Amino acid sequence: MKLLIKNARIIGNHDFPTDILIEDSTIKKIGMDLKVSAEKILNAKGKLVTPGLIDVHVHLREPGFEYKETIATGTAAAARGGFTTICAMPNVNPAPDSVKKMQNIQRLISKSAKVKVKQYAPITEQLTSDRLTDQRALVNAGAFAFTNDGVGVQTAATMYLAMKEAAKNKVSIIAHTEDDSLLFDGGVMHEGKRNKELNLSGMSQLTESTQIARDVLLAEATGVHYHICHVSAKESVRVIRDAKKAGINVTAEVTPHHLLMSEEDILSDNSLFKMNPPLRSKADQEALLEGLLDGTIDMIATDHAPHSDEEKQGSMIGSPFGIIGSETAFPLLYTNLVKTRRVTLDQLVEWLTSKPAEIFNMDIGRLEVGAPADLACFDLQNEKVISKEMLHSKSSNTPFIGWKIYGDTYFTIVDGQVVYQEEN
Ligand SMILES: NC(=O)N[C@@H](CC(=O)O)C(=O)O
Ligand SMILES: [Zn+2]
Repeated sequence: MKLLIKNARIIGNHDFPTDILIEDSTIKKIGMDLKVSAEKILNAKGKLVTPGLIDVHVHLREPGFEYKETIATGTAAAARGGFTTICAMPNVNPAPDSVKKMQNIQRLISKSAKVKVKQYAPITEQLTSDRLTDQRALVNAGAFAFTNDGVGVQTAATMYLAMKEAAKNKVSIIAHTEDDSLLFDGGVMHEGKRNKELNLSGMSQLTESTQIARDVLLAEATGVHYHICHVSAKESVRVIRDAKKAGINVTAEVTPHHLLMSEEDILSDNSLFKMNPPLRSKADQEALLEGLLDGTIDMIATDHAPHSDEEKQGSMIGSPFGIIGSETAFPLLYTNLVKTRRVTLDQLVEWLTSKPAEIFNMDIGRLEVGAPADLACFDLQNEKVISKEMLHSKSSNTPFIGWKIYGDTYFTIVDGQVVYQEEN
């Protein structure tokens, strides 16, 4: 099966329309005006074609919470957003903390995933205990890396022993950093200016930054690759910057919402603005972009966290943390960071493709002859407005509804197969 993409704009060659020939699941030729026949032709005139996007932080909710999202709907949302490889968090029910449970998830993925899915396993049994999972056995059963995302590892000794074991097994530890002992009164949003005005309980940045400080020292002592989820505070950025300077093997991600919003965007007590970590101050928001630009933060990940309408209506009090992000990440970032000239298009694409691929040793994320035919195509010219109706996720919990965007997805290809195409 041959598929030919005509007249695309590609990174590194913005000015000359480029053709891409895909044969079976591989990129076979890249060049101007390729004279080849193909069973299927996609016209990408005036549109940007990139390597398929990679998202190392997604919640698919299956098994256990299928009313929020399933592997089928979550991967359809990923495809809708131009993502061809996503890494699924283990905070499902049951969490894949044994070989049997991991094999079950792998079976569900191979049955219904529309894009490539890598599955994380928990660091500790049930995500909250201090009993380490059997890393070697879980890796053999398909675990991609280890994380308790959703909760922080509270005990230093537990994290230390998990890192030591991970270093031995040559796998990464991915951390949601949050020290619960510093959450004095629960907390539904950033402890700063806005939570006081809205009379809502705050979550101090210390919960995140102090645990990062602990963990980078543990990472140094064990030599593990330690990756930090959804960095949100300027103090965290500083600690990571210093750790990198000291030669520690630490990497970090930031979400689109932490890059594009701050507590000042929260005008009322609205659960669509409730996520963990919370939107912090304007100064934090600026520090995150600075961190990305100077290489302290390595990549962008969405933290796609679907919850039902019933759960996410009304007040932040009592509603779950999290917002969806797969389908809006690229256009929001393109519109608000690239079009405003704060970052270049090449940088944005790197943070969503080659950077995560390189850091997690995935042989994807490049548009080259011989590479897997995982591609995304974006329409940078036409404006749209984000609406509930355009989303393929089962949930629609996002505070970005109503935002104007450029750069919506035109098509997405995984292993040479079209998995999403905009309807005309
Ligand atoms: N980010 C969130 O606010 N929620 C995530 C958990 C997580 O990523 O920490 C979820 O699972 O809903
Ligand atoms: Zn998290």
